[in-house]
Amino acid sequence: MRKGMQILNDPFKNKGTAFTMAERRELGLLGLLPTHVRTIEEQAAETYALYQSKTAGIEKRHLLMEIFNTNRTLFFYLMKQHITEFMPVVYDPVIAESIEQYDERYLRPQDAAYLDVNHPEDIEEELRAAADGRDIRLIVVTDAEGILGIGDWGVNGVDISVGKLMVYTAAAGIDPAQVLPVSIDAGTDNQQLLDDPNYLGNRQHRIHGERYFAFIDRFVDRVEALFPKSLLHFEDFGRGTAAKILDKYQERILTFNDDIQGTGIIALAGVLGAMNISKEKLTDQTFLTFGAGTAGMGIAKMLYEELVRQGMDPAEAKRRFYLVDKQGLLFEDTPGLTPKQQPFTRRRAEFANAGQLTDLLSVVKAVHPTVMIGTSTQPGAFTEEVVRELAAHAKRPVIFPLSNPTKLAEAKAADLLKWTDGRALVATGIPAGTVNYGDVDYQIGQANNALIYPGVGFGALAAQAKVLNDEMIAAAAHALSGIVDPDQPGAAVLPPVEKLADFSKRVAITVAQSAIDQGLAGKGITDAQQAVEQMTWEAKY
Ligand SMILES: NC(=O)c1ccc[n+]([C@@H]2O[C@H](COP(=O)([O-])OP(=O)(O)OC[C@H]3O[C@@H](n4cnc5c(N)ncnc54)[C@H](O)[C@@H]3O)[C@@H](O)[C@H]2O)c1
Ligand SMILES: O=C(O)C[C@H](O)C(=O)O
Ligand SMILES: [Mn+2]
Repeated sequence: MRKGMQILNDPFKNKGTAFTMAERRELGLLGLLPTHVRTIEEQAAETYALYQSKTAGIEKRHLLMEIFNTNRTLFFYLMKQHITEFMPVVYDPVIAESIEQYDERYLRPQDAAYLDVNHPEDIEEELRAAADGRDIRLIVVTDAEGILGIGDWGVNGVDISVGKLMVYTAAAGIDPAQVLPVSIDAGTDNQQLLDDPNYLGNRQHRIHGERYFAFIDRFVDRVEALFPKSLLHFEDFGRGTAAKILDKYQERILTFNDDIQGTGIIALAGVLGAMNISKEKLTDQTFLTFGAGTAGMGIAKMLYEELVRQGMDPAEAKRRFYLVDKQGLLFEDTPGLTPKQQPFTRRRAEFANAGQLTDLLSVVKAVHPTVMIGTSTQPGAFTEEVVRELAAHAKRPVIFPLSNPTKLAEAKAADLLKWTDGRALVATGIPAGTVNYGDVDYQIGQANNALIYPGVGFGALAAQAKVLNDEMIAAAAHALSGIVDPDQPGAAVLPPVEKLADFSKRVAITVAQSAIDQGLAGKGITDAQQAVEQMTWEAKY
Protein backbone atom coordinates (compact mmCIF):
# COMPACT_ATOMS: atom_id res chain seq x y z
CA MET A 1 0.00 0.00 0.00
CA ARG A 2 1.10 3.60 -0.58
CA LYS A 3 3.04 4.81 2.44
CA GLY A 4 0.73 7.78 2.98
CA MET A 5 -2.41 5.67 2.81
CA GLN A 6 -0.98 3.33 5.40
CA ILE A 7 -0.84 6.21 7.85
CA LEU A 8 -4.30 7.49 6.95
CA ASN A 9 -5.64 3.97 7.50
CA ASP A 10 -3.98 3.58 10.87
CA PRO A 11 -6.41 4.87 13.53
CA PHE A 12 -3.59 5.13 16.07
CA LYS A 13 -1.57 7.50 13.85
CA ASN A 14 -4.11 9.16 11.60
CA LYS A 15 -4.89 12.86 12.06
CA GLY A 16 -6.89 13.20 8.83
CA THR A 17 -7.23 16.78 7.65
CA ALA A 18 -5.18 17.95 10.63
CA PHE A 19 -1.86 16.78 9.24
CA THR A 20 0.23 19.94 8.80
CA MET A 21 1.91 20.73 5.50
CA ALA A 22 5.28 19.76 6.95
CA GLU A 23 3.88 16.42 8.15
CA ARG A 24 2.23 15.79 4.80
CA ARG A 25 5.55 16.34 3.07
CA GLU A 26 7.45 14.15 5.48
CA LEU A 27 4.94 11.27 5.62
CA GLY A 28 4.15 10.91 1.94
CA LEU A 29 0.72 12.48 2.32
CA LEU A 30 1.12 15.23 -0.26
CA GLY A 31 -1.83 15.12 -2.62
CA LEU A 32 -3.76 12.65 -0.49
CA LEU A 33 -5.75 15.24 1.47
CA PRO A 34 -7.68 18.41 0.64
CA THR A 35 -5.40 21.43 0.91
CA HIS A 36 -6.82 23.24 3.93
CA VAL A 37 -5.37 22.10 7.26
CA ARG A 38 -7.89 21.82 10.08
CA THR A 39 -7.15 22.04 13.79
CA ILE A 40 -8.43 19.35 16.12
CA GLU A 41 -10.91 21.87 17.49
CA GLU A 42 -12.29 22.42 13.98
CA GLN A 43 -12.45 18.69 13.29
CA ALA A 44 -14.28 18.15 16.58
CA ALA A 45 -16.77 20.95 15.94
CA GLU A 46 -17.52 19.69 12.44
CA THR A 47 -17.99 16.11 13.65
CA TYR A 48 -20.17 17.15 16.56
CA ALA A 49 -22.45 19.16 14.26
CA LEU A 50 -22.87 16.07 12.11
CA TYR A 51 -23.51 14.01 15.23
CA GLN A 52 -26.26 16.39 16.28
CA SER A 53 -27.97 16.04 12.93
CA LYS A 54 -28.63 12.35 13.65
CA THR A 55 -31.63 11.47 15.78
CA ALA A 56 -31.48 7.72 16.39
CA GLY A 57 -28.97 6.54 19.00
CA ILE A 58 -27.76 3.74 16.74
CA GLU A 59 -27.02 6.22 13.93
CA LYS A 60 -25.13 8.47 16.32
CA ARG A 61 -23.12 5.49 17.46
CA HIS A 62 -22.42 4.50 13.88
CA LEU A 63 -20.97 7.93 13.16
CA LEU A 64 -18.84 7.91 16.32
CA MET A 65 -17.58 4.42 15.51
CA GLU A 66 -16.48 5.67 12.09
CA ILE A 67 -14.41 8.34 13.82
CA PHE A 68 -13.10 5.78 16.31
CA ASN A 69 -12.14 3.40 13.52
CA THR A 70 -10.26 6.04 11.57
CA ASN A 71 -8.87 8.47 14.13
CA ARG A 72 -8.64 7.50 17.81
CA THR A 73 -7.24 10.84 18.91
CA LEU A 74 -10.13 12.81 17.47
CA PHE A 75 -12.63 10.34 18.88
CA PHE A 76 -11.31 10.68 22.44
CA TYR A 77 -10.87 14.44 22.11
CA LEU A 78 -14.58 14.66 21.25
CA MET A 79 -15.62 12.18 23.91
CA LYS A 80 -13.88 14.22 26.58
CA GLN A 81 -15.90 17.27 25.53
CA HIS A 82 -19.22 15.42 25.56
CA ILE A 83 -18.75 12.61 28.05
CA THR A 84 -22.27 12.64 29.55
CA GLU A 85 -23.88 12.80 26.13
CA PHE A 86 -21.67 10.16 24.49
CA MET A 87 -21.58 7.53 27.26
CA PRO A 88 -25.07 6.13 26.58
CA VAL A 89 -24.36 6.18 22.83
CA VAL A 90 -20.99 4.49 22.60
CA TYR A 91 -21.70 2.36 25.67
CA ASP A 92 -24.84 1.15 27.46
CA PRO A 93 -27.73 1.23 26.43
CA VAL A 94 -27.14 1.84 22.68
CA ILE A 95 -24.33 -0.72 22.63
CA ALA A 96 -26.97 -3.40 23.21
CA GLU A 97 -28.70 -2.46 19.95
CA SER A 98 -25.41 -2.42 18.15
CA ILE A 99 -24.65 -5.95 19.38
CA GLU A 100 -28.06 -7.15 18.25
CA GLN A 101 -27.48 -5.59 14.79
CA TYR A 102 -23.77 -6.41 14.51
CA ASP A 103 -24.02 -8.71 11.50
CA GLU A 104 -26.20 -6.34 9.50
CA ARG A 105 -24.13 -3.26 10.27
CA TYR A 106 -20.72 -4.92 10.10
CA LEU A 107 -18.11 -2.49 8.85
CA ARG A 108 -14.71 -3.17 10.34
CA PRO A 109 -13.09 -5.60 12.75
CA GLN A 110 -12.30 -2.70 15.15
CA ASP A 111 -8.74 -3.87 15.88
CA ALA A 112 -10.00 -6.72 18.03
CA ALA A 113 -8.60 -10.24 18.25
CA TYR A 114 -11.09 -12.92 17.17
CA LEU A 115 -10.32 -16.29 18.71
CA ASP A 116 -11.96 -19.45 17.44
CA VAL A 117 -12.69 -22.15 20.01
CA ASN A 118 -12.09 -24.80 17.33
CA HIS A 119 -8.49 -23.67 16.89
CA PRO A 120 -6.74 -23.30 20.22
CA GLU A 121 -3.45 -23.80 18.39
CA ASP A 122 -3.97 -20.41 16.66
CA ILE A 123 -4.51 -18.28 19.77
CA GLU A 124 -0.99 -16.95 19.91
CA GLU A 125 -0.85 -16.03 16.25
CA GLU A 126 -4.26 -14.36 16.42
CA LEU A 127 -3.32 -12.28 19.46
CA ARG A 128 0.00 -11.32 17.94
CA ALA A 129 -1.60 -10.27 14.67
CA ALA A 130 -4.21 -8.12 16.37
CA ALA A 131 -1.62 -6.47 18.62
CA ASP A 132 0.59 -5.77 15.60
CA GLY A 133 3.64 -4.99 17.69
CA ARG A 134 1.84 -2.64 20.09
CA ASP A 135 2.72 -2.70 23.80
CA ILE A 136 -0.57 -4.16 25.04
CA ARG A 137 -1.30 -3.41 28.69
CA LEU A 138 -5.04 -3.96 28.90
CA ILE A 139 -7.27 -6.66 27.44
CA VAL A 140 -11.04 -6.85 27.69
CA VAL A 141 -12.20 -10.31 26.71
CA THR A 142 -15.73 -11.62 26.29
CA ASP A 143 -17.20 -14.91 25.16
CA ALA A 144 -20.58 -13.12 25.07
CA GLU A 145 -22.57 -15.82 26.84
CA GLY A 146 -24.24 -13.19 29.04
CA ILE A 147 -24.15 -9.82 27.29
CA LEU A 148 -25.66 -7.28 29.74
CA GLY A 149 -29.08 -8.84 30.37
CA ILE A 150 -29.76 -9.67 26.70
CA GLY A 151 -28.19 -13.11 26.78
CA ASP A 152 -25.96 -14.99 24.37
CA TRP A 153 -24.77 -12.98 21.34
CA GLY A 154 -21.83 -15.02 20.09
CA VAL A 155 -19.23 -13.10 18.10
CA ASN A 156 -21.47 -10.00 18.02
CA GLY A 157 -20.44 -9.48 21.63
CA VAL A 158 -17.08 -8.12 20.49
CA ASP A 159 -18.70 -4.68 20.70
CA ILE A 160 -18.79 -4.93 24.49
CA SER A 161 -15.03 -5.50 24.62
CA VAL A 162 -14.49 -2.51 22.34
CA GLY A 163 -17.01 -0.36 24.24
CA LYS A 164 -15.63 -1.15 27.70
CA LEU A 165 -12.16 -0.20 26.46
CA MET A 166 -13.45 3.09 25.04
CA VAL A 167 -14.72 3.93 28.50
CA TYR A 168 -11.34 2.96 30.02
CA THR A 169 -9.62 5.57 27.87
CA ALA A 170 -12.29 8.25 28.19
CA ALA A 171 -12.53 7.84 31.97
CA ALA A 172 -9.05 6.92 33.15
CA GLY A 173 -6.78 7.79 30.24
CA ILE A 174 -5.26 4.49 29.17
CA ASP A 175 -3.47 4.95 25.84
CA PRO A 176 -5.83 3.50 23.21
CA ALA A 177 -2.84 1.99 21.42
CA GLN A 178 -2.15 -0.12 24.52
CA VAL A 179 -5.49 -1.90 24.63
CA LEU A 180 -6.76 -5.03 22.93
CA PRO A 181 -10.39 -6.13 22.71
CA VAL A 182 -10.78 -9.90 22.43
CA SER A 183 -13.73 -11.98 21.29
CA ILE A 184 -13.75 -15.67 22.10
CA ASP A 185 -16.07 -17.38 19.66
CA ALA A 186 -17.09 -20.45 21.65
CA GLY A 187 -20.22 -20.99 19.57
CA THR A 188 -23.65 -19.68 20.54
CA ASP A 189 -26.87 -21.10 21.89
CA ASN A 190 -28.82 -18.17 20.46
CA GLN A 191 -31.07 -19.87 17.90
CA GLN A 192 -31.81 -16.57 16.16
CA LEU A 193 -28.10 -16.23 15.36
CA LEU A 194 -27.68 -19.88 14.38
CA ASP A 195 -30.55 -19.46 11.91
CA ASP A 196 -29.35 -16.11 10.56
CA PRO A 197 -27.55 -16.34 7.21
CA ASN A 198 -25.78 -13.05 8.06
CA TYR A 199 -24.33 -14.32 11.34
CA LEU A 200 -20.54 -13.84 11.38
CA GLY A 201 -19.61 -16.31 14.12
CA ASN A 202 -19.27 -20.06 14.37
CA ARG A 203 -22.62 -21.64 13.56
CA GLN A 204 -22.37 -24.22 16.28
CA HIS A 205 -23.71 -24.61 19.78
CA ARG A 206 -21.59 -23.35 22.62
CA ILE A 207 -18.68 -25.49 23.76
CA HIS A 208 -18.90 -26.25 27.47
CA GLY A 209 -16.96 -28.15 30.10
CA GLU A 210 -13.43 -29.41 29.79
CA ARG A 211 -12.83 -28.30 26.21
CA TYR A 212 -14.03 -24.80 27.02
CA PHE A 213 -11.93 -24.42 30.16
CA ALA A 214 -8.87 -25.83 28.39
CA PHE A 215 -9.30 -23.13 25.76
CA ILE A 216 -9.54 -20.41 28.45
CA ASP A 217 -6.46 -21.84 30.12
CA ARG A 218 -4.49 -21.71 26.93
CA PHE A 219 -5.73 -18.19 26.23
CA VAL A 220 -4.67 -16.95 29.69
CA ASP A 221 -1.33 -18.65 29.27
CA ARG A 222 -0.68 -17.04 25.87
CA VAL A 223 -1.73 -13.61 27.16
CA GLU A 224 0.76 -13.98 29.98
CA ALA A 225 3.50 -14.95 27.57
CA LEU A 226 2.83 -12.24 24.98
CA PHE A 227 1.72 -9.36 27.24
CA PRO A 228 3.21 -10.04 30.67
CA LYS A 229 2.50 -6.53 31.96
CA SER A 230 -1.17 -6.56 31.06
CA LEU A 231 -4.42 -6.58 33.01
CA LEU A 232 -6.89 -9.19 31.79
CA HIS A 233 -10.46 -7.94 32.25
CA PHE A 234 -13.28 -10.50 31.77
CA GLU A 235 -16.68 -9.21 30.65
CA ASP A 236 -20.11 -10.75 30.18
CA PHE A 237 -19.21 -14.42 30.58
CA GLY A 238 -22.02 -16.77 31.60
CA ARG A 239 -23.30 -17.47 35.11
CA GLY A 240 -21.70 -20.91 35.00
CA THR A 241 -18.21 -19.73 34.01
CA ALA A 242 -17.56 -16.14 35.19
CA ALA A 243 -16.97 -16.89 38.87
CA LYS A 244 -15.07 -20.13 38.13
CA ILE A 245 -12.63 -18.29 35.88
CA LEU A 246 -12.11 -15.48 38.40
CA ASP A 247 -11.53 -17.93 41.26
CA LYS A 248 -9.04 -19.85 39.17
CA TYR A 249 -6.83 -16.97 38.05
CA GLN A 250 -7.21 -14.10 40.49
CA GLU A 251 -4.32 -15.04 42.72
CA ARG A 252 -2.08 -16.01 39.82
CA ILE A 253 -2.28 -13.09 37.42
CA LEU A 254 -3.46 -9.48 37.23
CA THR A 255 -7.10 -10.04 36.37
CA PHE A 256 -10.53 -8.57 37.03
CA ASN A 257 -14.11 -9.65 36.47
CA ASP A 258 -16.19 -6.58 35.85
CA ASP A 259 -19.64 -8.11 36.33
CA ILE A 260 -18.67 -9.62 39.69
CA GLN A 261 -16.14 -7.16 41.09
CA GLY A 262 -16.88 -3.94 39.20
CA THR A 263 -20.58 -4.25 39.88
CA GLY A 264 -19.92 -5.19 43.51
CA ILE A 265 -17.78 -2.11 44.04
CA ILE A 266 -20.19 0.35 42.44
CA ALA A 267 -23.20 -1.10 44.26
CA LEU A 268 -21.39 -0.90 47.60
CA ALA A 269 -20.28 2.66 46.83
CA GLY A 270 -23.90 3.52 46.02
CA VAL A 271 -25.22 2.00 49.22
CA LEU A 272 -22.55 3.85 51.22
CA GLY A 273 -23.61 7.03 49.40
CA ALA A 274 -27.20 6.32 50.41
CA MET A 275 -26.12 5.91 54.05
CA ASN A 276 -24.41 9.32 53.88
CA ILE A 277 -27.71 10.84 52.81
CA SER A 278 -30.00 8.98 55.24
CA LYS A 279 -27.46 9.15 58.11
CA GLU A 280 -28.22 5.49 58.77
CA LYS A 281 -25.66 2.77 59.43
CA LEU A 282 -24.83 0.04 56.95
CA THR A 283 -24.82 -2.43 59.83
CA ASP A 284 -28.51 -1.66 60.52
CA GLN A 285 -29.65 -2.64 57.02
CA THR A 286 -31.34 -5.77 55.69
CA PHE A 287 -30.40 -6.64 52.10
CA LEU A 288 -32.45 -8.29 49.41
CA THR A 289 -30.76 -9.23 46.12
CA PHE A 290 -33.22 -9.96 43.35
CA GLY A 291 -31.45 -12.00 40.65
CA ALA A 292 -28.65 -13.86 42.41
CA GLY A 293 -26.44 -14.47 39.39
CA THR A 294 -23.00 -13.17 38.46
CA ALA A 295 -23.70 -9.53 39.34
CA GLY A 296 -26.11 -10.19 42.22
CA MET A 297 -23.63 -12.44 44.02
CA GLY A 298 -20.74 -10.05 43.36
CA ILE A 299 -22.79 -7.35 45.06
CA ALA A 300 -23.79 -9.57 48.00
CA LYS A 301 -20.16 -10.52 48.59
CA MET A 302 -18.98 -6.88 48.58
CA LEU A 303 -21.74 -5.74 50.96
CA TYR A 304 -21.09 -8.71 53.25
CA GLU A 305 -17.35 -8.02 53.40
CA GLU A 306 -18.01 -4.38 54.22
CA LEU A 307 -20.29 -5.37 57.13
CA VAL A 308 -17.48 -7.56 58.44
CA ARG A 309 -14.93 -4.76 57.99
CA GLN A 310 -17.24 -2.54 59.99
CA GLY A 311 -16.95 -5.01 62.85
CA MET A 312 -19.95 -7.25 62.41
CA ASP A 313 -19.65 -10.91 63.28
CA PRO A 314 -19.43 -12.90 59.97
CA ALA A 315 -22.33 -15.22 60.81
CA GLU A 316 -24.51 -12.28 61.80
CA ALA A 317 -23.51 -10.41 58.62
CA LYS A 318 -24.60 -13.37 56.45
CA ARG A 319 -27.98 -13.35 58.14
CA ARG A 320 -28.62 -9.83 56.81
CA PHE A 321 -28.95 -11.18 53.26
CA TYR A 322 -31.94 -12.59 51.44
CA LEU A 323 -31.36 -13.86 47.92
CA VAL A 324 -34.28 -14.14 45.55
CA ASP A 325 -33.86 -15.87 42.20
CA LYS A 326 -36.18 -17.71 39.80
CA GLN A 327 -37.05 -20.21 42.52
CA GLY A 328 -38.08 -17.47 44.98
CA LEU A 329 -36.21 -17.01 48.26
CA LEU A 330 -33.15 -19.25 48.19
CA PHE A 331 -33.06 -21.83 51.00
CA GLU A 332 -30.25 -24.20 51.89
CA ASP A 333 -32.20 -27.06 50.27
CA THR A 334 -33.32 -25.17 47.13
CA PRO A 335 -32.43 -27.25 44.06
CA GLY A 336 -29.97 -25.78 41.54
CA LEU A 337 -28.04 -23.46 43.86
CA THR A 338 -24.76 -22.07 42.49
CA PRO A 339 -21.62 -22.36 44.64
CA LYS A 340 -21.70 -18.58 45.25
CA GLN A 341 -25.34 -18.65 46.38
CA GLN A 342 -24.92 -21.50 48.85
CA PRO A 343 -23.32 -19.56 51.74
CA PHE A 344 -26.05 -16.90 51.68
CA THR A 345 -29.10 -19.18 51.77
CA ARG A 346 -31.69 -19.24 54.57
CA ARG A 347 -33.18 -22.00 56.69
CA ARG A 348 -36.83 -22.86 56.11
CA ALA A 349 -37.39 -23.02 59.86
CA GLU A 350 -36.90 -19.23 60.03
CA PHE A 351 -40.32 -18.76 58.42
CA ALA A 352 -43.84 -19.96 59.21
CA ASN A 353 -44.68 -19.73 55.48
CA ALA A 354 -41.39 -20.83 53.87
CA GLY A 355 -43.25 -22.80 51.18
CA GLN A 356 -44.97 -19.63 49.96
CA LEU A 357 -41.87 -17.47 49.58
CA THR A 358 -41.63 -18.07 45.86
CA ASP A 359 -42.14 -14.53 44.58
CA LEU A 360 -40.63 -11.14 45.34
CA LEU A 361 -43.70 -9.64 46.99
CA SER A 362 -44.09 -12.49 49.47
CA VAL A 363 -40.41 -12.27 50.37
CA VAL A 364 -40.51 -8.49 50.85
CA LYS A 365 -43.56 -8.94 53.10
CA ALA A 366 -41.80 -11.61 55.12
CA VAL A 367 -38.36 -10.03 55.60
CA HIS A 368 -38.84 -6.23 55.35
CA PRO A 369 -35.60 -5.44 53.54
CA THR A 370 -34.26 -1.88 53.67
CA VAL A 371 -31.95 -2.28 50.66
CA MET A 372 -33.27 -3.96 47.50
CA ILE A 373 -31.02 -4.50 44.49
CA GLY A 374 -32.16 -5.85 41.13
CA THR A 375 -29.85 -7.80 38.81
CA SER A 376 -32.52 -10.16 37.50
CA THR A 377 -33.03 -9.09 33.86
CA GLN A 378 -36.77 -8.95 34.73
CA PRO A 379 -38.30 -5.68 33.49
CA GLY A 380 -40.75 -4.05 35.85
CA ALA A 381 -40.20 -6.65 38.59
CA PHE A 382 -40.10 -3.88 41.23
CA THR A 383 -43.85 -3.27 41.01
CA GLU A 384 -45.77 -0.57 42.83
CA GLU A 385 -47.07 -3.16 45.27
CA VAL A 386 -43.59 -4.50 46.04
CA VAL A 387 -42.13 -1.01 46.44
CA ARG A 388 -44.98 0.27 48.63
CA GLU A 389 -44.64 -2.79 50.84
CA LEU A 390 -40.88 -2.21 51.14
CA ALA A 391 -41.36 1.51 51.85
CA ALA A 392 -43.89 0.76 54.58
CA HIS A 393 -41.07 -0.67 56.71
CA ALA A 394 -38.12 1.56 55.82
CA LYS A 395 -37.71 5.28 56.37
CA ARG A 396 -35.34 5.74 53.41
CA PRO A 397 -35.57 2.54 51.34
CA VAL A 398 -32.52 1.99 49.13
CA ILE A 399 -33.67 0.68 45.75
CA PHE A 400 -31.28 -0.04 42.89
CA PRO A 401 -32.81 -1.51 39.72
CA LEU A 402 -29.55 -2.37 37.97
CA SER A 403 -30.53 -4.62 35.07
CA ASN A 404 -29.39 -3.34 31.67
CA PRO A 405 -30.18 -2.23 29.06
CA THR A 406 -33.11 0.17 29.56
CA LYS A 407 -35.75 -2.33 28.46
CA LEU A 408 -34.75 -4.75 31.23
CA ALA A 409 -34.67 -2.41 34.25
CA GLU A 410 -36.63 -3.66 37.27
CA ALA A 411 -38.18 -0.17 37.69
CA LYS A 412 -37.93 3.44 36.56
CA ALA A 413 -36.45 6.01 38.92
CA ALA A 414 -39.47 8.33 38.62
CA ASP A 415 -41.88 5.55 39.66
CA LEU A 416 -39.74 4.58 42.64
CA LEU A 417 -39.78 8.17 43.92
CA LYS A 418 -43.52 8.48 43.31
CA TRP A 419 -44.40 5.21 45.06
CA THR A 420 -42.28 6.11 48.10
CA ASP A 421 -43.29 9.79 48.37
CA GLY A 422 -39.76 10.83 47.49
CA ARG A 423 -38.16 8.74 50.25
CA ALA A 424 -36.41 6.15 48.08
CA LEU A 425 -32.66 6.43 47.56
CA VAL A 426 -32.34 5.30 43.98
CA ALA A 427 -29.58 4.34 41.58
CA THR A 428 -30.10 2.81 38.15
CA GLY A 429 -27.89 0.78 35.81
CA ILE A 430 -28.40 3.03 32.79
CA PRO A 431 -28.36 6.83 32.97
CA ALA A 432 -31.57 8.42 34.27
CA GLY A 433 -32.50 12.08 33.99
CA THR A 434 -33.33 14.30 36.96
CA VAL A 435 -36.68 13.40 38.53
CA ASN A 436 -38.85 16.19 39.85
CA TYR A 437 -41.08 15.07 42.70
CA GLY A 438 -42.82 17.43 45.09
CA ASP A 439 -40.58 20.49 45.24
CA VAL A 440 -37.36 18.59 44.86
CA ASP A 441 -35.18 17.77 41.86
CA TYR A 442 -33.78 14.31 42.51
CA GLN A 443 -30.45 13.49 40.87
CA ILE A 444 -30.28 9.79 40.07
CA GLY A 445 -26.95 8.09 40.56
CA GLN A 446 -25.82 5.63 37.91
CA ALA A 447 -24.72 2.41 39.57
CA ASN A 448 -23.00 1.06 36.49
CA ASN A 449 -19.62 -0.58 36.80
CA ALA A 450 -18.38 1.91 34.16
CA LEU A 451 -18.12 4.44 36.96
CA ILE A 452 -15.51 2.35 38.73
CA TYR A 453 -13.70 -0.24 36.59
CA PRO A 454 -11.64 2.32 34.62
CA GLY A 455 -10.10 3.73 37.80
CA VAL A 456 -9.60 0.30 39.34
CA GLY A 457 -7.92 -1.19 36.28
CA PHE A 458 -5.83 1.87 35.53
CA GLY A 459 -4.65 2.14 39.13
CA ALA A 460 -3.57 -1.50 39.14
CA LEU A 461 -1.74 -1.02 35.84
CA ALA A 462 -0.05 2.20 36.88
CA ALA A 463 1.25 0.48 40.03
CA GLN A 464 2.24 -2.57 37.94
CA ALA A 465 0.41 -4.56 40.58
CA LYS A 466 1.01 -8.30 40.64
CA VAL A 467 -2.64 -9.05 41.37
CA LEU A 468 -5.86 -7.14 41.99
CA ASN A 469 -6.97 -8.26 45.42
CA ASP A 470 -9.89 -7.67 47.80
CA GLU A 471 -8.07 -4.89 49.68
CA MET A 472 -7.55 -2.89 46.50
CA ILE A 473 -11.16 -3.46 45.55
CA ALA A 474 -12.46 -2.36 48.96
CA ALA A 475 -10.31 0.77 48.77
CA ALA A 476 -11.91 1.61 45.41
CA ALA A 477 -15.43 1.34 46.86
CA HIS A 478 -14.61 3.98 49.45
CA ALA A 479 -12.85 6.33 47.03
CA LEU A 480 -16.09 7.78 45.66
CA SER A 481 -17.32 9.17 48.95
CA GLY A 482 -17.12 12.90 49.63
CA ILE A 483 -17.74 13.95 46.02
CA VAL A 484 -21.52 14.43 46.33
CA ASP A 485 -22.88 16.78 49.03
CA PRO A 486 -25.29 14.43 50.82
CA ASP A 487 -27.17 17.26 52.49
CA GLN A 488 -28.32 18.85 49.25
CA PRO A 489 -32.04 18.03 48.77
CA GLY A 490 -32.40 15.31 46.12
CA ALA A 491 -28.68 14.46 46.24
CA ALA A 492 -27.57 11.44 44.21
CA VAL A 493 -26.05 8.38 45.91
CA LEU A 494 -23.16 8.41 43.42
CA PRO A 495 -21.19 11.16 41.67
CA PRO A 496 -22.31 12.25 38.18
CA VAL A 497 -20.84 10.87 34.94
CA GLU A 498 -19.84 14.43 34.08
CA LYS A 499 -17.05 14.04 36.64
CA LEU A 500 -16.04 10.57 35.45
CA ALA A 501 -12.49 11.54 34.51
CA ASP A 502 -11.87 13.32 37.83
CA PHE A 503 -13.08 10.57 40.08
CA SER A 504 -11.57 7.80 37.96
CA LYS A 505 -8.21 9.42 38.63
CA ARG A 506 -8.97 9.49 42.33
CA VAL A 507 -9.96 5.80 42.25
CA ALA A 508 -6.83 4.94 40.26
CA ILE A 509 -4.56 6.65 42.78
CA THR A 510 -6.36 4.93 45.68
CA VAL A 511 -5.97 1.51 44.07
CA ALA A 512 -2.33 2.13 43.16
CA GLN A 513 -1.65 3.28 46.73
CA SER A 514 -3.23 0.10 48.08
CA ALA A 515 -0.95 -1.99 45.85
CA ILE A 516 2.08 -0.03 47.08
CA ASP A 517 1.03 -0.36 50.74
CA GLN A 518 0.61 -4.10 50.40
CA GLY A 519 3.99 -4.55 48.72
CA LEU A 520 2.28 -5.66 45.51
CA ALA A 521 3.45 -2.83 43.26
CA GLY A 522 6.17 -3.08 40.64
CA LYS A 523 9.79 -2.41 41.44
CA GLY A 524 10.56 1.23 42.19
CA ILE A 525 6.93 2.36 42.24
CA THR A 526 6.44 4.27 45.48
CA ASP A 527 4.36 7.30 44.53
CA ALA A 528 0.80 6.42 43.49
CA GLN A 529 -0.11 9.83 42.11
CA GLN A 530 3.04 10.08 40.07
CA ALA A 531 2.59 6.56 38.70
CA VAL A 532 -0.98 7.34 37.61
CA GLU A 533 -0.09 10.69 36.07
CA GLN A 534 2.85 9.25 34.18
CA MET A 535 0.68 6.66 32.54
CA THR A 536 -2.18 9.01 31.62
CA TRP A 537 -2.67 9.52 27.90
CA GLU A 538 -4.17 12.68 26.50
CA ALA A 539 -6.08 13.09 23.26
CA LYS A 540 -3.96 15.60 21.37
CA TYR A 541 -1.97 15.63 18.14
N1 LIG B 1 -25.41 -1.86 36.57
C1 LIG B 1 -24.35 -2.61 36.40
O1 LIG B 1 -23.23 -2.16 36.52
C2 LIG B 1 -24.51 -4.04 36.04
C3 LIG B 1 -23.40 -4.88 36.10
C4 LIG B 1 -23.53 -6.23 35.80
C5 LIG B 1 -24.77 -6.71 35.42
N2 LIG B 1 -25.82 -5.86 35.35
C6 LIG B 1 -27.13 -6.34 34.92
O2 LIG B 1 -27.61 -7.34 35.78
C7 LIG B 1 -28.37 -8.27 35.04
C8 LIG B 1 -27.87 -9.67 35.36
O3 LIG B 1 -26.56 -9.83 34.87
P1 LIG B 1 -25.70 -11.07 35.33
O4 LIG B 1 -24.41 -10.97 34.62
O5 LIG B 1 -25.70 -11.20 36.79
O6 LIG B 1 -26.55 -12.27 34.70
P2 LIG B 1 -26.75 -13.73 35.31
O7 LIG B 1 -27.43 -14.52 34.26
O8 LIG B 1 -25.50 -14.24 35.87
O9 LIG B 1 -27.77 -13.47 36.51
C9 LIG B 1 -29.13 -13.19 36.36
C10 LIG B 1 -29.86 -13.89 37.49
O10 LIG B 1 -31.22 -13.50 37.46
C11 LIG B 1 -31.98 -14.66 37.69
N3 LIG B 1 -33.35 -14.53 37.21
C12 LIG B 1 -33.82 -14.76 35.96
N4 LIG B 1 -35.15 -14.63 35.95
C13 LIG B 1 -35.53 -14.31 37.21
C14 LIG B 1 -36.79 -14.08 37.82
N5 LIG B 1 -37.92 -14.14 37.12
N6 LIG B 1 -36.78 -13.78 39.14
C15 LIG B 1 -35.66 -13.73 39.85
N7 LIG B 1 -34.45 -13.97 39.32
C16 LIG B 1 -34.38 -14.24 38.01
C17 LIG B 1 -31.20 -15.76 36.98
O11 LIG B 1 -31.59 -17.06 37.41
C18 LIG B 1 -29.79 -15.40 37.36
O12 LIG B 1 -29.38 -16.00 38.57
C19 LIG B 1 -28.22 -7.89 33.58
O13 LIG B 1 -29.36 -7.19 33.13
C20 LIG B 1 -27.04 -6.97 33.57
O14 LIG B 1 -27.13 -5.97 32.57
C21 LIG B 1 -25.72 -4.55 35.66
O1 LIG C 1 -22.31 -3.09 30.51
C1 LIG C 1 -22.94 -2.49 31.39
O2 LIG C 1 -23.64 -1.49 31.15
C2 LIG C 1 -22.79 -2.88 32.82
C3 LIG C 1 -22.57 -4.29 33.06
O3 LIG C 1 -21.28 -4.72 32.80
C4 LIG C 1 -23.59 -5.20 32.46
O4 LIG C 1 -23.23 -6.32 32.08
O5 LIG C 1 -24.77 -4.82 32.43
MN1 LIG D 1 -21.09 -6.61 31.90
